[in-house]
Amino acid sequence: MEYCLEITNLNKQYTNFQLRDISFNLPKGTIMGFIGENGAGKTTTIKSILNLINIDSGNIVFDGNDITRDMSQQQKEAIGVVLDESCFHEMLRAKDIQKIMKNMYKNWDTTMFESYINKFKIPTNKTIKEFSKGTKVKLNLAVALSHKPKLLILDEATSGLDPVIRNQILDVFLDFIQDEEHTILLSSHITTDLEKICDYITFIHEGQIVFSHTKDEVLENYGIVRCSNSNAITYDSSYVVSMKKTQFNSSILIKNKGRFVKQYPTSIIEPVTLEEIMLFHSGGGQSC
Ligand SMILES: Nc1ncnc2c1ncn2[C@@H]1O[C@H](COP(=O)(O)OP(=O)(O)OP(=O)(O)O)[C@@H](O)[C@H]1O
Repeated sequence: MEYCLEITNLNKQYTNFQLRDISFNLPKGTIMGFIGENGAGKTTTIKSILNLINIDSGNIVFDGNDITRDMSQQQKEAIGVVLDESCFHEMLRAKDIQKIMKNMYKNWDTTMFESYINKFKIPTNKTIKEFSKGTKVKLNLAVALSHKPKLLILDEATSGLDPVIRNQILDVFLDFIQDEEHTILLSSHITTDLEKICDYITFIHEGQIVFSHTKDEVLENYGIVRCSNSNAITYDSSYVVSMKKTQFNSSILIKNKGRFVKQYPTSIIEPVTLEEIMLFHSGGGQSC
């Protein structure tokens, strides 16, 4: 398999937080959802990839080349970035941005930018200050796509947008990866969006990777067992990720669902969503 991004043993220490041995690989031509609760370390990981912060140790390879701590201009241009805040001066208009970007990026595609401006209905005569949040995100996305990156990285870019705009943007992501040279890393709290479009899911919790697998593997591997509290304690603890108890009943997030079913054939296992996996891991249940 060819990888767009390979991250190995990335470490970064802040006073009250540590990214610990972050490792995951992002296959070319796919979309990876990067999930985790607030403060889990998603932005710190993304900033490390983009060389926006100094890491303590680890290795980052983009498109076969080591970019740990240093990136060429060509490599920077091959990564499109959309953050949750606008990075442009509020008094600029879309047409001003077009002029600036044309000089900044070798591969800037004027026609592509104009087609996104039309598609996203971005006003050309208004300043960014007058844009809604959704329009600002769409402008950032139009810019990121118009310098023709190989990798698009989005950090919580679609949070706070309504479902109509989010769906429109998800369609653009799906179009983008039609070309198998294009890849997306997408951090988002909106796990239902990720379930719709992602091929891979990487889950970070308290600065460590819990898993990085295909979405189908994740949804196949986990399940929720609902049972009485007395039954709950009979299950082999190696399956139990986390448990929520009421006075009489328990809900248990279990892993290795295939083996669990063989060992406990009469148990009823409900399918799980990415949101439930996150909630159970992130304190929504009692960890086991
Ligand atoms: N420059 C910094 N100095 C010290 N601590 C920092 C710094 N930047 C981030 N942190 C801490 O690192 C932790 C992880 O933050 P990060 O922004 O990576 O999380 P996140 O998963 O992106 O969260 P969110 O979903 O809220 O954006 C947090 O506890 C944050 O306070």
